[in-house]
Amino acid sequence: THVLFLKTHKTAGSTILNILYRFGEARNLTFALPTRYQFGYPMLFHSRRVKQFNNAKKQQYHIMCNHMRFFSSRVKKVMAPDTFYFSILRNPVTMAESSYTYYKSVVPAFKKVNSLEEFIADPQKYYSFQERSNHYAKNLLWFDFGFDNNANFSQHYLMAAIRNIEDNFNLILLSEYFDESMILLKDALCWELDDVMSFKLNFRSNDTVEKLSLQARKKLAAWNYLDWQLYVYFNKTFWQKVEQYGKEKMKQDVQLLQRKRDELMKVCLQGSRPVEASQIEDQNIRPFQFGMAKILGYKLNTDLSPSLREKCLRMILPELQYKDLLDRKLFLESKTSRTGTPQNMKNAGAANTKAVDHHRENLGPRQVN
Ligand SMILES: Nc1ncnc2c1ncn2[C@@H]1O[C@H](COP(=O)(O)OS(=O)(=O)O)[C@@H](OP(=O)(O)O)[C@H]1O
Repeated sequence: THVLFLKTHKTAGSTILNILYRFGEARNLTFALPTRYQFGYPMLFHSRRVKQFNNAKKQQYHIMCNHMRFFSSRVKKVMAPDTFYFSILRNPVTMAESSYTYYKSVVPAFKKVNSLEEFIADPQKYYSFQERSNHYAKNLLWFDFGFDNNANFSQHYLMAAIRNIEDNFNLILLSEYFDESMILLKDALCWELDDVMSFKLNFRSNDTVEKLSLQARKKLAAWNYLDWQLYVYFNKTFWQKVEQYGKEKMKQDVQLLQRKRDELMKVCLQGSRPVEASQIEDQNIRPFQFGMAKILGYKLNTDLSPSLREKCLRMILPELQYKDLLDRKLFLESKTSRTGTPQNMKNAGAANTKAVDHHRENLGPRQVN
């Protein structure tokens, strides 16, 4: 198993990350992890951002899956030639709304307005391509794949980018069809259904979702035109893959996945449903809160057997805390036993560190790759 997941932003990537973390951890696979929480994003990927990367370890990692701005030739230096590359796209309109809510306080273009409607009514008034972090406001998918998110559209340019993605990636999934995506992933990797089982992570309560007018939605699609074209293209290839898999088989597999998920939610979760972060006292499982988004989380049932508790805990462990756990397993095990630092003390720092990390990675001085 060699897997590279390009974790694009606001596309259900945290849920997929959790799947990959659990798969790798259960099998003692090796992860190429970032030194902090992202591979130097928004700068282009570089191997020096991989924690303790050295030539001896080169191309032996099983999984790389944290946020990065993709750079094919540099990623290939880290991952083996037989690596399976995949990523996920989302409708750029709903993605823009999610990005606005989440990144409003750190994106210059968003800071200048009171709502996404106001921004999209006259984006040129608020958007400058020269201001750092503005990529969250325009063609974010395009940016994450390593392309110029401010480029002018031409059919030739679009097709060149698509060809580049198809050359590098084995599979492109869609957030809107998450369960179908997981079946395609399982099939491509020859995994079991349980391997792609997940609970939805990093999602907002409805009251922080901005309802957009039809006109705003149309303008957002036009403003994010490069992303829109990408999404349209890979929507087609996605459904071709579903056809090849078999529509009826897909339907049955999705139903089975959903039934199994419902059952596991009943077993693992208090009330079998998500709760607001403020209700989660244990900061080891409280999701990181950022911007105006109210990110929901889960509380575990209290009467779980130790082994079931471990299993359920992994399913709901937010991105940052799980990264810290893997860090400890892969890098700090010997140090930890020497210093005897209590586990919860180290976990307690995770959310704060990410807040700083987020600001630093998004707002720090622009570096040249
Ligand atoms: N399983 C599943 N199916 C469909 N959609 C899902 C799923 N899991 C997460 N989500 C939605 O993905 C959004 C968060 O994406 P990310 O985790 O990639 O965000 S981040 O960039 O890592 O912050 C976030 O979107 P918004 O709620 O619109 O903000 C989640 O609701």
